[in-house]
Amino acid sequence: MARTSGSSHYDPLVPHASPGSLYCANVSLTVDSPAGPFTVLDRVSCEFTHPRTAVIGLNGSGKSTLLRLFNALVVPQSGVVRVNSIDPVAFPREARAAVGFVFTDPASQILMPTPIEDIELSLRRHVPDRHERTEKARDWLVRMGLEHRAHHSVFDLSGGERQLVALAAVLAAEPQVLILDEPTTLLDLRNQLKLIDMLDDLGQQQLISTHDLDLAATAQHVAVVHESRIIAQGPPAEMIPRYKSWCAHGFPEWESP
Ligand SMILES: Nc1ncnc2c1ncn2[C@@H]1O[C@H](COP(=O)(O)OP(=O)(O)OP(=O)(O)O)[C@@H](O)[C@H]1O
Repeated sequence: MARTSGSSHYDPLVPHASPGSLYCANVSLTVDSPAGPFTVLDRVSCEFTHPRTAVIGLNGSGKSTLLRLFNALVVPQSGVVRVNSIDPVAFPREARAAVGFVFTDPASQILMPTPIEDIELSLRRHVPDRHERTEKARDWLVRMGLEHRAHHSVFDLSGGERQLVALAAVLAAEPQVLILDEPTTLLDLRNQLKLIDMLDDLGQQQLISTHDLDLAATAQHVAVVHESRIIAQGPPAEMIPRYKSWCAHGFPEWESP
């Protein structure tokens, strides 16, 4: 597993934020809502170091918000966050360069009119030569099985095709860490299996929020989020049956420390 640890933002005051991990300590976030203040993250601590970690939990439990901490899309009111030793609050640009973030809704991240142009845009930082960029973008579309869509309007693509284009554009930028928010939502079974094969071939550490327990089972580590907290984490063989049982029979009561 290739992980970059050469960040200049290593913080000796956070001794547990080991290089090459997604770390947070005592992170809380409360937002205003029409019903009054709502706590989205409540004293969350984690250190994800496995090649692939899956985050599972009910709708609205706080999974996406947890993922968004790591590329500075969400700034907590308290606590410490580190991604490969980078502090995303102090260094959001560096964090975003290190983290490839794939959103649930591909429309949020496809910026160009056609798939090939969108992937070329992602390649700009690494591949200065224009022709080489086009060739590499085409290679990504071939990997995704979308070469026949290269020059179509992204608006003519299906939801699943757009999701694959968004994923290709993120991977083309060669991020150190890959974070995917419900990446299989729009995909048919064949593309779900292809996505897992593709993720298996990547060198980056991966953090994936999902309701797809088959995808979660492919992770080495699973964290269960419930009512704004991580309530359990461990190997999928333990966490997934426990989560299914909680869904069927009720979640444990939280005891406030
Ligand atoms: N900025 C915000 N303002 C108001 N409410 C918010 C904000 N951010 C998140 N929330 C609320 O916090 C809760 C957790 O949201 P989040 O998107 O993290 O959940 P999730 O576990 O990813 O849900 P799902 O599985 O449905 O995608 C939701 O009830 C959401 O409406």
